[in-house]
Amino acid sequence: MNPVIEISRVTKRFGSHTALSDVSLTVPTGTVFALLGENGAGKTTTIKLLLGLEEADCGSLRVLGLDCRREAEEIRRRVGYVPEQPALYDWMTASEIGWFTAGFYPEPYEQEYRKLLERFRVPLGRKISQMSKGMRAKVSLSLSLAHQPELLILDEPTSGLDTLVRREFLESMVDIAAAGRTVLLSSHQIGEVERVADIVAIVREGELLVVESLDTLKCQIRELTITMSGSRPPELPCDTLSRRQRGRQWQFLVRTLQNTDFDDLSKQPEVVAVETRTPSLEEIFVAYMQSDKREGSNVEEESRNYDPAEVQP
Ligand SMILES: Nc1ncnc2c1ncn2[C@@H]1O[C@H](COP(=O)(O)OP(=O)(O)OP(=O)(O)O)[C@@H](O)[C@H]1O
Repeated sequence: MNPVIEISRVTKRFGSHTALSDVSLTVPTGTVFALLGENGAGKTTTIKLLLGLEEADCGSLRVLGLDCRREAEEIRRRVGYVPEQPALYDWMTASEIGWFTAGFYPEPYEQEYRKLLERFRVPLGRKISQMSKGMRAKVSLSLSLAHQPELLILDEPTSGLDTLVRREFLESMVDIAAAGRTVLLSSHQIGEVERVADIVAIVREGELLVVESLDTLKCQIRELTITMSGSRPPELPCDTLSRRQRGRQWQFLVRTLQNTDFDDLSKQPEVVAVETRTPSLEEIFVAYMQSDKREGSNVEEESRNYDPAEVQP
């Protein structure tokens, strides 16, 4: 099956600032794909390029097989999009805004929209101006889902929402993917993403550092805590993402640790104990954010401040 999104070698500059640099990725059908990055990483720019709201300086982007530059209108018709700050007509009621938007889509848009509002328990007669932030977000999600898009794009969908609304949002994303549709989600709420994402891409300052299925990422990357008898650091037989020292104890995030590596490590003369565990996505994210180079690099200098205790959910 063709990927829903194909981004190939895309660079986007705003004046002298490079917002995206040589980014390539594909999003398979039926997945929840999370784009993770800190403020200004290039997440919204990626989304705008996909929707044809901005143009890339070089490279190509395709959504549902359509070219994002030449066929943007068709893309916007077929995709559901919830922007970071949804613009809704404040003076309309939930019902009126559905009726108005239904004019742009084939039937049964309005019927589907009302079903979604009912599911999210949004009163049809309530004016947008009189709604809470969470209720507005639910209206916005319902508006973008009512034409049953093959792809739903959400830019920071849960920022500013309370826990229960966030949970409801995330659950609906999982439902969408389970129904064979695709969700692209931009976020810096890493803990939430971990609960729903199938694939994660980590972007830093316009560069794609890693794109991997969450399961693979969590299988490949391990946290090692090594206690030494002396002051020398242990010799690691695998790629190091980050390292940190507390007295004679060393903590590493490592990639591709084999059982034999683990045994070899335990046999090193000054190694007293080796413990291993699966890090959280947040810990992996922090390690990548503090890393110096691209995927697989050994980044000892940059990652000294990394403290897993600080990022435990
Ligand atoms: N229209 C624009 N003109 C100039 N610079 C821009 C423009 N849009 C984005 N940028 C810059 O490009 C970079 C990427 O911005 P972008 O909005 O894509 O980041 P983001 O990852 O979505 O951040 P956030 O999480 O804060 O929304 C930032 O440095 C931003 O200032």
